[in-house]
Amino acid sequence: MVENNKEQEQQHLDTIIKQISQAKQKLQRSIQNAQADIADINRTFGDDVHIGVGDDSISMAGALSIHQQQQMLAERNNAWQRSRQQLSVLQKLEKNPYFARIDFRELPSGKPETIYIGLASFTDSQNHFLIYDWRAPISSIYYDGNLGRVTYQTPDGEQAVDVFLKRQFIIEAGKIVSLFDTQETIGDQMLLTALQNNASTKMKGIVTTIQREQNQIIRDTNSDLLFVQGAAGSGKTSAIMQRIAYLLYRYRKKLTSSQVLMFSPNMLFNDYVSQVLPEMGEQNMVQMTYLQYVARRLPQVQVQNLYEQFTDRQQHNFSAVTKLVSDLAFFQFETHYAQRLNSGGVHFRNLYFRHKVLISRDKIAEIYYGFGAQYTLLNRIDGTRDALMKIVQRKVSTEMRKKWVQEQIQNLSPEELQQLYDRPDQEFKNGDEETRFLARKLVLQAFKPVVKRIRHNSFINSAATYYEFLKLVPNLLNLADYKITQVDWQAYVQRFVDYWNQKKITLVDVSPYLYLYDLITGHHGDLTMKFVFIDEIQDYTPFQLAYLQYNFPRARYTMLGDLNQAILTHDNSQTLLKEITHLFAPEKTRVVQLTHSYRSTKPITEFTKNLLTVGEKIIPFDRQGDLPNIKVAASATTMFQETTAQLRQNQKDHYVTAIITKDLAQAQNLSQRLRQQKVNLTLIRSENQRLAAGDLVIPAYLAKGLEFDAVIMWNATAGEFQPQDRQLLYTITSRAMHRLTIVANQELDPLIAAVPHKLAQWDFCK
Ligand SMILES: Nc1ncnc2c1ncn2[C@@H]1O[C@H](COP(=O)(O)OP(=O)(O)OP(=O)(O)O)[C@@H](O)[C@H]1O
Repeated sequence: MVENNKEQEQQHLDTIIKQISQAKQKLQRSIQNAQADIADINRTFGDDVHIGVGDDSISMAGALSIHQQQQMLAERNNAWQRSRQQLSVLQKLEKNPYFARIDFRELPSGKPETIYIGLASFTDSQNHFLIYDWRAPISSIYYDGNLGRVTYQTPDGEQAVDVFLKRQFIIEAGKIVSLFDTQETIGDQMLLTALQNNASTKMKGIVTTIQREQNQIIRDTNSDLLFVQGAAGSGKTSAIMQRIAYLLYRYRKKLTSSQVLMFSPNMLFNDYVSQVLPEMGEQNMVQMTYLQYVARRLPQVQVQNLYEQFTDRQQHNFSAVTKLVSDLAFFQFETHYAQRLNSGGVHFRNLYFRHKVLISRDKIAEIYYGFGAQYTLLNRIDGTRDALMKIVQRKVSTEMRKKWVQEQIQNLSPEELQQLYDRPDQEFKNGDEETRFLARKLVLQAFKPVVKRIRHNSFINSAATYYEFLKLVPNLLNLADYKITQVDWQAYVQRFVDYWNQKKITLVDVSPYLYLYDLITGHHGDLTMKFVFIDEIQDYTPFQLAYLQYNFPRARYTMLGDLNQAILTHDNSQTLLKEITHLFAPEKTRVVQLTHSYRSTKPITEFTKNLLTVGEKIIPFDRQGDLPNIKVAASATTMFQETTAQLRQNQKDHYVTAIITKDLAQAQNLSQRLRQQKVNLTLIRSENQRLAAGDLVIPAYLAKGLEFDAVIMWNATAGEFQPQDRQLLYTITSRAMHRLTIVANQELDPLIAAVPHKLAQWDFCK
């Protein structure tokens, strides 16, 4: 029966591939034609286009033909681009046209229909759909329902259908390798096949096996905040990548990839996910890290990077203060504080011209605070800018009479003179008029940097303003409520000053610092951004999230995270969700919990979830594999030898290994030792690197969001990790897909030792 089906399906597949191939050839011809057209236009107009050399102007006929040519070229170019995109889609479809078939009948009285679902739509010459895009409304019945009555959303509302066949295909190079008829949403067999694959340096798409709970996330179009909490490996990142592809399809005339922004945990991760959208025929969204986002606004100052942030947290100096400054309450407090700035507290800088004070900071303060009490901060800054511009304008005529101007005029070369004139043949009544003209030009030119500083609000001394704010905090807030002493607070403020003097700022300070500046200047952020995605949300503070929302006020947010993996902000991770939901209307907020974990084999997931105490519910996917192996070595040398032996074993089994260390220092140290032993591994020491293929040594904070065939957790020795590092241990171990090894020297870390013994294979190595 199955064989029979397979034969019939192969015949159907062959006819579809034939049609795709014909469409491809047609498209190739039209691309060639478009190319020829473009060359033609260039040739035809080439001679006509005449740019006058003598008088430096463009002849009318020339201007017209340039315009015509540009227009025609743009049209042809667009057509050419579109065709090229279509061609790349067809090339993909030709190899693998679809992955599912659904037979159904529209209720109440439709006729039976059969549809095929693939990576993109494909129609015949009469516009009949031979393949439906996986994102088309009808395709959702493949992901959402079982057999029988299923509903799906159409542009005109809900439609019910009766589904009587769901068939899945694995097709390779135009041949059906296997097919399954399934009762459930997506048959486990297909998912198992997908999950057994080896890890790669680039994340793969999951359209053929999207799970029902993931589909809810992908197709959500109602929420302003979609908050997804999911265990390690539950497909959060996969789901957002598919969601972006879905949104680009669903809003295809209204949404471009430049209006979708993704904040990712580090740049290594950007590289990791960079292929998912292009493989689905879409362009990548804008991607950056929070650090990049804030650092861009402070080019003169060095914002603490991921590594410094991680080691800073480990030192734990200011945990109570950090908690306060990172809190949503502090964001609101700062918003409130800004009102006070209407009557004092903003500091200014002198405006200099030719190394002398042109407008003093006192004068600027006098202007700024000279406006009436009814002025808002925004009116105040606008008014101050106008007033400063007027002062500069008034200074032009006095400046024109200064000696330096006269000297410059006398020293002007003929070329420089030409550049100052409005026209080459400019005439003047007399020498005086010419001198006045030139003097004005020179002074205006010299004032340009001052004007720029005024326009950019550089006359505000934001560091001093922020410093005063910090100093006032103890008078306005009861620090004892936050378990902070005066001494702690002062030390914190002093650190800000010390850092600032070295042109540095911590990641904790940078958001409140920028926010205060934005409140003063009325900086509104980006109104065009429509969707903002934040991955690994647990590493953000509520303050940062509120600040992002302030910066992208019109966007809808998808936030994804695993509160069990908060390696940078674990103090407040559990309250994070509660705090974030305050930022959005409850009826526009949706919280989705992903409970199934797909990345790792069942034994690995069972083990890692036992590292957590208050873990969210985690259900392992039933994929078999070895128990995690814990090797407690008798000495540091043995630990190293066991590591290299395991590495070789993994290589033999065709598993790519990542050795994950607690921090960068250990990673560097280990990789050096390995190199001495001629073991070939890439050390990932910075997020600016690319993820190389092959075995790696990588510190934990850079392994976020990534996955590897095999993981060796290096040096899980008692005393290396702190009790608060539980989540870090979970992040490290949950990176493993197929094999997990943990090595320790003499005594194992107590958090790992507390996992039930039967969940691992224990070796004590001499
Ligand atoms: N529906 C699915 N079909 C096939 N593979 C899936 C599916 N969902 C998840 N996976 C696979 O599971 C692995 C983990 O997915 P992903 O990295 O998206 O999870 P995550 O929740 O972001 O994990 P973490 O929080 O640990 O970084 C990936 O290899 C992904 O391809």
